[in-house]
Amino acid sequence: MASISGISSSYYALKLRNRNRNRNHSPALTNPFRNGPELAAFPNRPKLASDRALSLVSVAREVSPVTNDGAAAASPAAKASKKQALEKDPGELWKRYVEWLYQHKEIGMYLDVSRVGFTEEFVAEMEPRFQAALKAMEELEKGAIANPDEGRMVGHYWLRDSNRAPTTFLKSQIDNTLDAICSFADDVLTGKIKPPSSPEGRFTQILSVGIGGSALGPQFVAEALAPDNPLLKIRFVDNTDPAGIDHQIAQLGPELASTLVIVISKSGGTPETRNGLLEVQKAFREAGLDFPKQGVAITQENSLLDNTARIEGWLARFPMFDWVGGRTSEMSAVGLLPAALQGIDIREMLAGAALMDEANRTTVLRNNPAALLALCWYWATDGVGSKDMVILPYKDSLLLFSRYLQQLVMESLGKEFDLDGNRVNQGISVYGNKGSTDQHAYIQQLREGVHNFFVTFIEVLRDRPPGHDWELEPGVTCGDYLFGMLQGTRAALYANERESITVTVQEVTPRSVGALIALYERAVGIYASIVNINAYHQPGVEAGKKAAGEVLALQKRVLAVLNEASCKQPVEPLTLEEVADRCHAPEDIEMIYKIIAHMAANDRALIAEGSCGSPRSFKVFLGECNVDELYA
Ligand SMILES: O=P(O)(O)OC[C@H]1O[C@H](O)[C@H](O)[C@@H](O)[C@@H]1O
Repeated sequence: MASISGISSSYYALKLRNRNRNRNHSPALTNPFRNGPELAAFPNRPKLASDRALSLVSVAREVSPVTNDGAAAASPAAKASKKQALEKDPGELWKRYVEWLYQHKEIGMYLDVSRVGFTEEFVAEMEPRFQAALKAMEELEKGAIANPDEGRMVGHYWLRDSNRAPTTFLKSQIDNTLDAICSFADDVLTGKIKPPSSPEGRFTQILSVGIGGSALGPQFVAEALAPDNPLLKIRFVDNTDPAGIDHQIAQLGPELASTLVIVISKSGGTPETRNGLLEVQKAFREAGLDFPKQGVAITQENSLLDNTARIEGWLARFPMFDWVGGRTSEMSAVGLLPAALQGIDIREMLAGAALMDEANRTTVLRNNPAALLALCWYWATDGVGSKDMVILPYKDSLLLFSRYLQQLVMESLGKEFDLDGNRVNQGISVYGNKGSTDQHAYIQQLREGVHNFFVTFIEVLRDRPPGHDWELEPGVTCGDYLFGMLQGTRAALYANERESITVTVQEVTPRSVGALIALYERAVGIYASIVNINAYHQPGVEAGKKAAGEVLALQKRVLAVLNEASCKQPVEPLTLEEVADRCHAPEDIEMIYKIIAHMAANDRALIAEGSCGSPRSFKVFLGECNVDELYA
């Protein structure tokens, strides 16, 4: 049973005080910003929710019949079910808060689901499905083929507790990789491994090349946990945008000579990552640097990237395992190596994740934080993604959490078919940046506009390291404002029947960040099980990749046609229709137009007549005739 024992008494004392003040409508609390400049500037601003504390409303829904078909349980019949408004007085709300509050003492984390309006009846009806999902999770952890389409095990939970790996071979792979990461990072940090031609005599920068799951975790963790002035500062190339890559390389400047380049790709064949690597290698060549002496690969054994790194003799290679998905790879070499190189305590990250995993193994729903999250998601979105998940960490260092969760949640849950082949078009959209910044951007719509979301506040109790705090006005610190903004927004949203979850951590530490990641990984797995979908594949991603390949193939044909016409004497500029006909692709004329417009914008095609703005009239040719290509 969730309890509040052990929670800092001052934290609760403060909350109680606030509640009582709200009850009395004390001006001191009906607007905590009364001394701030903003109130003076905007005397007519809407009152905070605390003004309405006596009439907080929660909407209770009738639960739809439980079926074996996950998505069917949230069918239109369920959505159309009668909604009943329950008046709640602050006392009742407090009771609900205390009754449902989850606490993990060792991690220093609390989960408050009291502002999500699920009823006891709903919980009781969902119970069998949760039990089935938790059982499925148990099987998954034992090594079941939990990703049936790809015939794969799903083993990211073993990464933080290798004793749970289903074979001793897998256990030793995990342990050996972790040891190798720690010792490599130590050697780099102590200068034992150094770049061949840097004046500093040690690595000073990391350039991480990777995309999707091979970038988002490392980016989130770097932003959350890297020290202010790490020995090695990390940058990312996470796209095939040439200007973006140039920008990173330009910022490195002469420090390219002391840059450790980590190329991360599970498959080892992702085009954007390959392009990033080729661009970085070109920069190394131009600077007269020996890339392999500064290159590290993290990829599956025998992938294209692995073979390239092996043949070229790169500085190091670390394995990615078949049974770890990209979006759940933060605790593999993908996340751990960059983190360790920045001086982040990766064993603490793993410990936090392991503690959270352990907590999530209980079959008592209200004591299982991941199940509680999944329950709230199901309630808030009717089990069909009818509402978006807005993630609002009130802490700058957690800015990238929503971006990280966007992939974890949307790539896992956004599926066309369920496990029985029914078309379900599942998913939950995720967005958010940070509070209170977002309060000055889109919270207006959340409070008053279209009601298509639920919020998750991420609260961090420790404002800044001890010894640095000061009162910027009597009795009030900068962090008190951040706290007030969070609490005010939570209350204001609830007063307008907008549901919210609050995840509270004591501090942003490797342990709490590891636990946060583990919490959401498990919640996604449980939720997927409940709505009967495969969380561990991503068939939809292939369509876009295939279409991109077709565009590039068409571009090659366009180039060949233009080249042939440009090699004629005199040069024969072609209309769009002529190019399309000669490519034998008249149906692709729009795409051919776009290809030519893109080439023209990059000086790779010349417009002889007209302009790209009037596609029907322009004529195009290539600036140069490539005879070799013509006769190739
Ligand atoms: O790590 P990689 O194999 O390069 O894959 C990078 C990304 O590629 C695809 O877009 C997948 O949908 C992602 O899940 C993956 O994280």
